[in-house]
Amino acid sequence: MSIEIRNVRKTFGDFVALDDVSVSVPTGRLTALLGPSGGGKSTLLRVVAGLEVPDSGAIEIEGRDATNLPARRRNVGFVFQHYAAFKHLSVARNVAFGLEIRRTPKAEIAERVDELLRLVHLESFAHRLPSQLSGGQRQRMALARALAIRPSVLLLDEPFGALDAKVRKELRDWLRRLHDEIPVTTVFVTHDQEEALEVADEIVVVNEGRIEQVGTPDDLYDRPANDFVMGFLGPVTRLGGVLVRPHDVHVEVLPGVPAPDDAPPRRGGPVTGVVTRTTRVGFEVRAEVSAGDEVVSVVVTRAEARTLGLAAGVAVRLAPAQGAPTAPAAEPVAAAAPA
Ligand SMILES: Nc1ncnc2c1ncn2[C@@H]1O[C@H](COP(=O)(O)OP(=O)(O)OP(=O)(O)O)[C@@H](O)[C@H]1O
Repeated sequence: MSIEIRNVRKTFGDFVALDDVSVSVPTGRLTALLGPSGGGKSTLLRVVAGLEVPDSGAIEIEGRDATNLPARRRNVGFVFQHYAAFKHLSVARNVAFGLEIRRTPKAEIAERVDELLRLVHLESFAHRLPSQLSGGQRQRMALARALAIRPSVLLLDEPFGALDAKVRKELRDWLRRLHDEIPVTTVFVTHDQEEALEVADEIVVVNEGRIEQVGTPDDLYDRPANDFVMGFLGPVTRLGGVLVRPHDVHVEVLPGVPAPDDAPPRRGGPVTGVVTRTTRVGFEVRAEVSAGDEVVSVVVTRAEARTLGLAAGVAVRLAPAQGAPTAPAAEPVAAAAPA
């Protein structure tokens, strides 16, 4: 393992930002720290970088205890959301900076800077000033600068957070390809589940100062550890007291409106109800179904909706599709609660 975080606790006054956090980051992989704002992702990254001192616990980088090492001796590259470039230095000099202060020979610096600028596709921008770059180009320069010192780990704190959606998406694809080319152990912070699912080899879900789950994107999506992880990775709906994804609901159309059922619904369904509304969004049809005291959201394809004859007023029986992930909903269905 490249980074071992052991029992790290970090408080700011009375506030517990990290509560006994332990996690291992594998070598050569792209790991995402994913979670809601304020959950502790940046604090965890800063503790690894040595920019924040934990109250207790230990950090090991590449088998070496780094807990008491200053940031500059940890051999980490760091990129922030708002990258602070040296405004009066050219792009090439910004990239060279870390090597210059390490007194690397001039010829070696020139060669390395050329190589890095090629890697981040900025070779024709070497002599510009940072202010003459777009936001996306500036973040690529920041990455080149962080990589210049050949760090053993690269730490990225919402590196594309300040960019518009289109550039963000381009840079995310680019980061994935860059990492395939030079597989430096990389940890990046994001609150965007799509970004994490798309880019990361491994995802660490951080919430309220604790780790909720660690796994591959498939692990998290197919086997969420709890309702928080399930809900954070995409839309969920309640069905018979459990959470299920709206597109994982199996819909059966009933011939008539069923008589009200006095028996408590079985946990996890099936439930019967009536479609109250359908909305077409692109190739999907979303339906709302009123089923007892639950309103269940269902998503089907247009073709399925047509075949089923799904429309307002139609009676349906709903259940989670076979094998679909579910998680217990926060509070039990009133009717199914134990007496
Ligand atoms: N220097 C500090 N002093 C006091 N509180 C802090 C400090 N740094 C962080 N915090 C608090 O610690 C909590 C975790 O912050 P952190 O930045 O790690 O969260 P995050 O998950 O990265 O969220 P975001 O995506 O919004 O940056 C927040 O409630 C924040 O206000």
